[in-house]
Amino acid sequence: MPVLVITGTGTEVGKTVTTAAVAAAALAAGRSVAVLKAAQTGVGPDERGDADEVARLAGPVTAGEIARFPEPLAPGTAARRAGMAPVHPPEVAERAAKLATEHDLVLVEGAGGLLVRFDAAGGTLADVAQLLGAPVLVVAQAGLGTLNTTELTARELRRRGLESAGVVIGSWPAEPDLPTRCNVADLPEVAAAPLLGAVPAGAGALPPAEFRTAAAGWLAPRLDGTWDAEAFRIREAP
Ligand SMILES: Nc1ncnc2c1ncn2[C@@H]1O[C@H](COP(=O)(O)OP(=O)(O)OP(=O)(O)O)[C@@H](O)[C@H]1O
Ligand SMILES: C[C@H](N)[C@H](N)CCCCCC(=O)O
Ligand SMILES: [Mg+2]
Repeated sequence: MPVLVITGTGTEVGKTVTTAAVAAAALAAGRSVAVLKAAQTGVGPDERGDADEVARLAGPVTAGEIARFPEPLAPGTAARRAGMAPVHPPEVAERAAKLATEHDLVLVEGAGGLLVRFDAAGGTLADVAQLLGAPVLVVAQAGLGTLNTTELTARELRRRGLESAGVVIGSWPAEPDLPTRCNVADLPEVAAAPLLGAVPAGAGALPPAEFRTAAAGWLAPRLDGTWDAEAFRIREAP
């Protein structure tokens, strides 16, 4: 099933911008793409959510979200406080599986990190990935502190028997400091998964046409500079 679940080492790490980069690279490679934000918090009914932001940056994708809650909190907390029905992992998985019958690639973005709760029962994005049997891409921060959160995330994926697709640095600074430079070697070690790319800081503010042209180059470039689509599992499962 061509579903890639996109999580992060936390919130505000660049998951949405990375999702947009993967979507843009897939579109440029001629694939049809759907983007599903499992639960959107912190935006009002008329505001742009993460899936809309991906469409703005990447181009013509099918953009959807299961539910949105006004307060900028974990989805389970935001749903409870709003008196609204929470999102449960099976409905995210069902929606993603349906989109997968109609698209070459489905990108499912969580909210915050892997274990952020969607509902009172403690359902998370990890449960969604398990229900789908889908690989999980981890978006990591660039600098000091990322080794711990990346390893914790990778260990939890392994503990659950989930496949890690790899790690992408969500916001690579123009002038990387010493820990940031060292992390390029250390992140794949602690994640026990490949480093698949780094999205430059400020990429989300690029004009969309520039973003789309550059995106593939930020992700798992091959030696010839083309995008390594295989690394992102842009293919049918056997
Ligand atoms: N590479 C980047 N270029 C430009 N802006 C970025 C980049 N990475 C992150 N940002 C900015 O940092 C903020 C958080 O990024 P983003 O929305 O991608 O976080 P997230 O990990 O998707 O968080 P959430 O848990 O809310 O979904 C946004 O305001 C975004 O514009
Ligand atoms: C509002 C924010 N931007 C995200 N959508 C939700 C992040 C929840 C993080 C919860 C936590 O890990 O403490
Ligand atoms: Mg996001």
